Amino acid sequence: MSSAGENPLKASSTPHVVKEEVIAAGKWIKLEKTTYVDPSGNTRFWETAKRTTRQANTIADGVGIFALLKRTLHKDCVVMVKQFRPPMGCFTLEFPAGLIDEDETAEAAALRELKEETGYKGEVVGVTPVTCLDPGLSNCTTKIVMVNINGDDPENINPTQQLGDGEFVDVILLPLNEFQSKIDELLTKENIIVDSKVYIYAMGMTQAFSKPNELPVLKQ
Ligand SMILES: Nc1nc(=O)[nH]c2c1ncn2[C@H]1C[C@H](O)[C@@H](COP(=O)(O)OP(=O)(O)O)O1
Repeated sequence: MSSAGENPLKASSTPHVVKEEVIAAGKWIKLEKTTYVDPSGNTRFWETAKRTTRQANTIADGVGIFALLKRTLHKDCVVMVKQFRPPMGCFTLEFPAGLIDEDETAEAAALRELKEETGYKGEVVGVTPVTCLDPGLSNCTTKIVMVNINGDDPENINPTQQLGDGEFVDVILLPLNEFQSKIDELLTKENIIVDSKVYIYAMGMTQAFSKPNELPVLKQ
């Protein structure tokens, strides 16, 4: 971040973007120089990454899918995907995810991506508001769609992925009630990076499962 025309006497103002100039563009990503006014009224610049795929009336760039596989006589499992991510240079552990197609709802995109990446047919049970992914870097947004999978449905007994050219996705099922410890086990065994959304969810589940009735104690 750099400042242009800093003036300590300026009155505070509503921060806003003034100008966006493309510095470099590829097929999928572009880099922009964003000129904006900060809360002190000073004009500043920011380097911003954007997806080129965003549609004019888009809801969000993509969806992440929290998919819970429910089967008789089995623990409920979270459906996870492991794949080599070129920007990271390593494998990652993520919720299934993908970009929303033109004129597609987040819910429809979630069910389509879940089927493609994992082979499972799901049912939407909830959806988050639009959420940002890395706002210091990019304007990228996602909606997380909660999906239940009936694992007893014959369609879900032997799920078959529908992967496109260049897509290589391993499906990993992790029991919900041991979500964090199973992730930790995977991380110690393999050179793999976990998505922050996944890990914070896992920490939340640990709290919910292990300390539901703990009373808050005032620290001395
Ligand atoms: N930043 C990207 N660079 C690429 O070279 N290709 C990219 C980028 N982002 C998406 N894609 C390609 C890869 C797939 O062919 C399509 C669709 O990806 P999708 O499955 O919707 O999303 P991810 O799961 O996040 O890859 O776009």
